[in-house]
Amino acid sequence: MRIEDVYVWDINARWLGISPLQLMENAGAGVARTIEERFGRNLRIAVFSGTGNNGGDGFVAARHLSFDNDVTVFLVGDEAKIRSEEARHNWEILKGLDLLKVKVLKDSSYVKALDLSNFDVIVDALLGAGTRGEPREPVRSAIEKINEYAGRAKIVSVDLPSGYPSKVRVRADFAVTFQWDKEEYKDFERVVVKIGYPRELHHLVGPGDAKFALRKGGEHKGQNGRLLIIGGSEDYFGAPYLAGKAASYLVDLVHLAMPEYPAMRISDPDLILRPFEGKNFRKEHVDSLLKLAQKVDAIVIGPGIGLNEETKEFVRAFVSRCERPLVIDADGLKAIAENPGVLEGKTFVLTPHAGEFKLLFGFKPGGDLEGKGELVREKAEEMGGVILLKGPYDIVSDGRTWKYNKTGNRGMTTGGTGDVLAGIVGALLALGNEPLRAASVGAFLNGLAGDMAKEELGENFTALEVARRIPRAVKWVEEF
Ligand SMILES: NC(=O)C1=CN([C@@H]2O[C@H](COP(=O)(O)OP(=O)(O)OC[C@H]3O[C@@H](n4cnc5c(N)ncnc54)[C@H](O)[C@@H]3O)[C@@H](O)[C@H]2O)[C@H](O)CC1
Ligand SMILES: [K+]
Repeated sequence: MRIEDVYVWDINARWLGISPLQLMENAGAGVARTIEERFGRNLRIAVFSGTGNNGGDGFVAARHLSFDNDVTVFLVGDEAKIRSEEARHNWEILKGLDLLKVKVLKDSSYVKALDLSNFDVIVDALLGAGTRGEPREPVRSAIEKINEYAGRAKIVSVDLPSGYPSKVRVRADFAVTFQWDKEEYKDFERVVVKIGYPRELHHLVGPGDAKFALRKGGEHKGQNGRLLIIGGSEDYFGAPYLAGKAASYLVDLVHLAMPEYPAMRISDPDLILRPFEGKNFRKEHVDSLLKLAQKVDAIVIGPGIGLNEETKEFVRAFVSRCERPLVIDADGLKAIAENPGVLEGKTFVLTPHAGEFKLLFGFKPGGDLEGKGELVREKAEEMGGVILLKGPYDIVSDGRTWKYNKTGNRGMTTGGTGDVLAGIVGALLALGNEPLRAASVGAFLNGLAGDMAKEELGENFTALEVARRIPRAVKWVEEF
């Protein structure tokens, strides 16, 4: 578990209705419980809190501990700087209690004057996961003050020793950290307490994942993505168009490569049309498409591409030589099912519905949610890529873990929503997301846009109306 994942989980928990106040209560209660389990009761306890949520956990722990112990809380810093609603709420509770002592240490001179020799236990809730850089005053002096008593009093840190990873840090006997043992936290003893996340959070895709996937810059490539969509045939032009339209809301450039016969039917200034001679894709087109592929960050292949023998050969030849991350959808999947070996060593997302899954693997996926999740995981591991199984709950796996998405509604059984999904997943890949995140967040956004369509229009909407609501779905995620 990484700190980044904690951020995602907290947002997804909030989406499930688990408030930050509940998490803080459980965190603080867990600290208090651990202390009493180790050291007993009737203790003299000093709690040092900072102005962030780590300090808020300290306020809660102080209240729980006060029932059977003599507790003094030292707020280190300016009361007005207690930032979050939850920390402030718990601070106000403490201020209203008469049998618990509260002292505000506004600057380092107050801290330096402290005598802590009467305390059996010191709780360090100065700085937690929100620490930026070396500890600054007055927190720094408080860390040094606490360390003067190392060996004399028991020192228990909330989440991590304040100051960590800097050298100026609390010399704690141990830290009580929350829900998971974080990989980043090294060289101090940790006791993990659970704070109330349900099992779902291991697997559920939510706005936390989506916020990460839509972040501009940072870990991403910097540019806002270029995508190539390869699809269309004498029979279909709408499918690749829908994929392209959907993607055009998310990335800077969408190249739409189609045989010229269906391409004639499309005019849309949001897309760069790349017509190829004839009615269907054939092997002769592979070289020029591979050249085009070099100009983009990701590729979607398959929507409306048809099932001509020569087209299926084209799909396999292109995929086997393509070096960009790929989304393979619809008829593209059928071509691949005949020779999955072409995926060897590729980075890809397959987006089958139950029927296409059967074509690929010989059986229809069944069982309960966990059973299906495990099944998709096994198949993804065998294939060496990501599988997104579409259904009332979409299931996504990269062969290691599996995720599920529950946005979306019955109205989305209308033709073309799968093409919209393929376009969104391709766009998220082009933005630099790893395939598991691109696929799972793609399913989430597609379903969310569909839910927005349903809210406005009822259940009789079309795929284009889902695509048109992608900007609103993105805005909702950003504002959540
Ligand atoms: N899901 C969870 O794991 C939960 C964790 N909780 C606790 O929340 C903290 C993280 O809280 P946050 O408010 O983000 O940050 P901090 O309290 O660590 O610090 C922010 C605070 O400190 C100031 N600050 C930052 N760096 C420095 C510095 N170098 N020197 C001095 N001051 C600094 C900053 O200005 C802020 O005011 C996590 O550790 C858990 O303890 C939740 O309670 C439950 C959910
Ligand atoms: K701490």
